[in-house]
Amino acid sequence: MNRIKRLVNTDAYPWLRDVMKGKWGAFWIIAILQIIISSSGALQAIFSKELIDRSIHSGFRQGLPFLLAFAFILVMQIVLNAFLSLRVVRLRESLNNDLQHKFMHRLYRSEWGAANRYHSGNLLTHLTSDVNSVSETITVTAPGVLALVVQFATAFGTLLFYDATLAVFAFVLGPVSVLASWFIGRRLKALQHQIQNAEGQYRSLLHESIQNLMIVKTFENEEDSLRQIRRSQDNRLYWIIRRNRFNVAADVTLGSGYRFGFFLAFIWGAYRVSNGQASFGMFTAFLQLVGQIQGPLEGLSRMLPGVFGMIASAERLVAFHRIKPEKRTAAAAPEGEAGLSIEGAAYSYVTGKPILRDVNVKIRPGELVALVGTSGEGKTTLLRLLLALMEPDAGRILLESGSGEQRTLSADTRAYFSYVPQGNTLFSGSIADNLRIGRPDATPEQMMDALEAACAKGFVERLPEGVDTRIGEHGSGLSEGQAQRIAIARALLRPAPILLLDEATSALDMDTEWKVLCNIRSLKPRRTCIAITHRLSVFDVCDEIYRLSDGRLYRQQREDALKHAESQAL
Ligand SMILES: Nc1ncnc2c1ncn2[C@@H]1O[C@H](COP(=O)(O)OP(=O)(O)OP(=O)(O)O)[C@@H](O)[C@H]1O
Repeated sequence: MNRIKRLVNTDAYPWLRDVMKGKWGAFWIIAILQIIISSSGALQAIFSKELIDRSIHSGFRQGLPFLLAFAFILVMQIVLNAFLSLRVVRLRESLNNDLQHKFMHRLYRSEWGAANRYHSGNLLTHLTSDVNSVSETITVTAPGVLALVVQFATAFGTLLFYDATLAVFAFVLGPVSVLASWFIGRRLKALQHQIQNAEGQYRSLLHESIQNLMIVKTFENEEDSLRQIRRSQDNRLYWIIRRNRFNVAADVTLGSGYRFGFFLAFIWGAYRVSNGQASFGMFTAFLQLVGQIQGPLEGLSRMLPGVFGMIASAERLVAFHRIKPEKRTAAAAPEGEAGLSIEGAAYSYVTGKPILRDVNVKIRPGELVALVGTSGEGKTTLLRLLLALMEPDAGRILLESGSGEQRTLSADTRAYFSYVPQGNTLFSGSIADNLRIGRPDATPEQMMDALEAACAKGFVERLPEGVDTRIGEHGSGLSEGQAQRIAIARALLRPAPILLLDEATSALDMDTEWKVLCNIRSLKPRRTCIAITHRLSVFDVCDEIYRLSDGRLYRQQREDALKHAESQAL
């Protein structure tokens, strides 16, 4: 009983109702078309009976109207089926788009830390397999179930009218099989969860292997990687085969029941014809009607497992949609310069293992600050707090406008920041497309100014199509240093008063790095800039140097910072 309750009380239903908002009209058109098509079978049986019986007893002419009616139904079925498939594809694809859009919207609006825990392969499985399973079931299976119920009722009613014993014969196996398939479906739902998990792991592995193709090749890791892929495939195959075996066993059991029922009905009908209790027309109508009673029952018991598979997929999507959303209010467009005040900020990714313990600092508007520290001390973590990708566990971080007004950091204050992360973060597309991520309405002049400030104008102009030159995934087609300068130009284009650079000049030669930093210093209006760096050359340009050590920030004199950096280098 509890198990059935668990099946019925799933969170998937309210979520599905929400998904279907505004789509019920399209759903009911499909359901009504399906219902008309499938219940027209009972009329076909009646017309064929009349056609045969009247032709035998009174000549073919007498049966002609029924022949025409029979033909009309056939034509109607063809036309409605064509219309149905147009409607089904339209609703299914629009549901797919909506679900995927909703998913991406949630991904973008969720707390970064929580969403980041999902592997990209798993997210892709949610976006493809799970979404497809839900939209396919809603557009094909659910109206199909309704149509089968109506088909069953009309066929059963008609058969009851003609021959009550036969109707009971045809019906008797039905409820047993539907009940059996309910339990089969429950088991299938568990298997479906396993398959989707295995699918997620497999996609993650493929995704990562393709992303790191160069590493696999240069470390001659191909054989190992292929073995890993094979293991993951085997795991997926194992669950698919288990589900399939279960499906086949269920099909055989249920199918034999139906065929046996049909066989009994056939014998009964033949017996009635032989002793004159039924006409030939009646016999053909019997066989059609029995098929139309058992067909829906068989169809229902085959469809129910699919419905349970869909519920498993919907539950996975619901779980994703439960990720905590970011708090947002109306974002205010940044005006003028801005500084920062960090007061006792602490953060740990894992409880009890603090990365930042007690960070205190005041950064004045327009200051250029170097942030140094041993690798893994938490410098990037501090930038993530500034970008409100994560909230501090303790303390507070305030944004201070030039006029002294303070705002606590949140997703809304992200508008005040521009960021150049570590690594190559360019998108495939043209250089201009990448620059416009910083400012969608950027004019060609603004783009050129930003490229110039990032010391990228020269090489971009030498490219065959200038800013319209297309680059591949992760900036392929550009050198690391060139990609870094495009990423800096993208950040400079963004009209934000605070610039965060996370080792953004690490691939540049000293001269170019120096020029880029001087250009940033002389920007009008002034930008506040925090530059994480391991490079000594940055120290000469910046106003302050802070060292992050043991979860705390310490102000350093340039000489001490240089001495420290040199001793580390030795
Ligand atoms: N998403 C995460 N989940 C759990 N731990 C993390 C996560 N990101 C970083 N860490 C841990 O937090 C610590 C600080 O990482 P962070 O990237 O902030 O260091 P960093 O000072 O910027 O290092 P580097 O100079 O090497 O870039 C590291 O020990 C790292 O293992």
